[in-house]
Amino acid sequence: MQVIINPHQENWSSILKRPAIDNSSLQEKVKAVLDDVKLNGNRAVKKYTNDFDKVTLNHFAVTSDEIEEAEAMLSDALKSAIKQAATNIEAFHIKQLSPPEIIETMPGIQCWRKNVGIEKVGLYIPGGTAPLFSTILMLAIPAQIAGCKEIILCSPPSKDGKLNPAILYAARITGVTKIFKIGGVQAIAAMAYGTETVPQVYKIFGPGNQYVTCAKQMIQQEGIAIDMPAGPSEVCVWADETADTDFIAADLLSQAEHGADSQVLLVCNKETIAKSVITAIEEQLKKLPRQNFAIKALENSKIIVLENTEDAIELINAYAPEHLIISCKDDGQLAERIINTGSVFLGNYSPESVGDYASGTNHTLPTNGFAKAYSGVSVDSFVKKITFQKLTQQGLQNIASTVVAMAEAEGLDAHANAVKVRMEK
Ligand SMILES: NC(=O)c1ccc[n+]([C@@H]2O[C@H](COP(=O)([O-])OP(=O)(O)OC[C@H]3O[C@@H](n4cnc5c(N)ncnc54)[C@H](O)[C@@H]3O)[C@@H](O)[C@H]2O)c1
Ligand SMILES: N[C@H](CO)Cc1c[nH]c[nH+]1
Ligand SMILES: [Zn+2]
Repeated sequence: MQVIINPHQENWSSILKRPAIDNSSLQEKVKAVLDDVKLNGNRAVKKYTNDFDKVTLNHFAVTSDEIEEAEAMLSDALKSAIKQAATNIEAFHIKQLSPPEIIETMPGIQCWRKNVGIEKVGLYIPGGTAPLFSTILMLAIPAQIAGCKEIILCSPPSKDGKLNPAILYAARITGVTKIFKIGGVQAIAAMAYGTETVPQVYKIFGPGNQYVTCAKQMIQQEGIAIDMPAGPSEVCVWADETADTDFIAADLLSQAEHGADSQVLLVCNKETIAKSVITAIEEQLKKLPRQNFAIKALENSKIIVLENTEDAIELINAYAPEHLIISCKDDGQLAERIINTGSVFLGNYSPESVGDYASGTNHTLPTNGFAKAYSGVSVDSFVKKITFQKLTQQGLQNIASTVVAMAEAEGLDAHANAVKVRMEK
């Protein structure tokens, strides 16, 4: 990890760059797959599953026998861990739905807003290098709470043509209605356009690698909604001398192990912290089975020493990390100053892994600086908010002159007339 000490502000944007992706050839590649699936349905899905996942499948839908078989294969300990996580995630998300409240804006004018679950949603569960079954809890639980009727799920098959049993178990307990063994761009295309077996959905959720993220952004241009661009995982740890450098190293490695394209950042106020974290990373890396991914990700990662707290706040807000861990003395006060991030973890005992799995918050979060404008997934992401109004005759009378004046000033006489005709009768 490169250590940069008190960088000048004019260099921040180049220091904070995410790992570069060659978007031009990526978009071409992704478009070819999207177009093929749109035109040829299952036949194209089969071809790309063969090409990219190295398995030939004639049927993509998971059967109920496969789900039962998967459940029997899981240990009781893992099943109860998944259930505990699901309970916490449900408890946190259920409070996000507020019942409709009728507001009387003027006498006789009542307005209200109702949440309606998006009828058909598609969940993408990454599985290229790790079966991220925890992501099912993060997506299907809020979808259920929102009242979505059809919740379909796609995830890449392994070379033996199966999905990880924990994926099937998590999907079953969270009410997913159909599961398909399809990954990558072909999965996004199948859910966006529909195929002979995969139903078309109205909104697609879930993180994924650069191909998946690019496909989601491209189908969005065709009118299918997406949650957000959630790409390679990232974490920023902000630490002072009260932090434990072994904990910092472990937190940085926890996201670096996701993939070579992940990025982690340490912002600290002393060079000694940087040195000690590097030593701890070297020690911990040796024991990690996914050290190859982590080593690559660390090559794209930085340690920035900033002695001035105001500078640190400004830099973190400019970077807009997916996750921010604040291991500083005044964590609560400092957290108040953070305006651009997906999710914040305060103090020495809040590792990001707990949010990834089980504390209750959602782990599908905006990466790549999108936290400047996007929020993470929540129940809100799965609902449309429909507004309603009902006016009495007196209510219309009370607002008539306002609407007529505005409509006439816009030169829209028919608008004005829709009010006048009622007043004159
Ligand atoms: N931001 C978040 O909330 C969040 C949450 C979890 C995971 N993630 C990220 O999701 C990503 C998961 O990536 P992954 O690769 O393990 O799984 P993935 O399921 O996203 O991608 C695997 C698929 O990519 C496709 N693919 C592979 N090589 C290809 C190629 N050369 N051309 C076209 N398609 C190709 C294949 O079809 C394969 O099925 C990681 O980067 C991780 O950091 C992000
Ligand atoms: N850290 C990921 C989000 O960036 C989520 C995840 C799933 N499993 C482990 N981690
Ligand atoms: Zn993670």
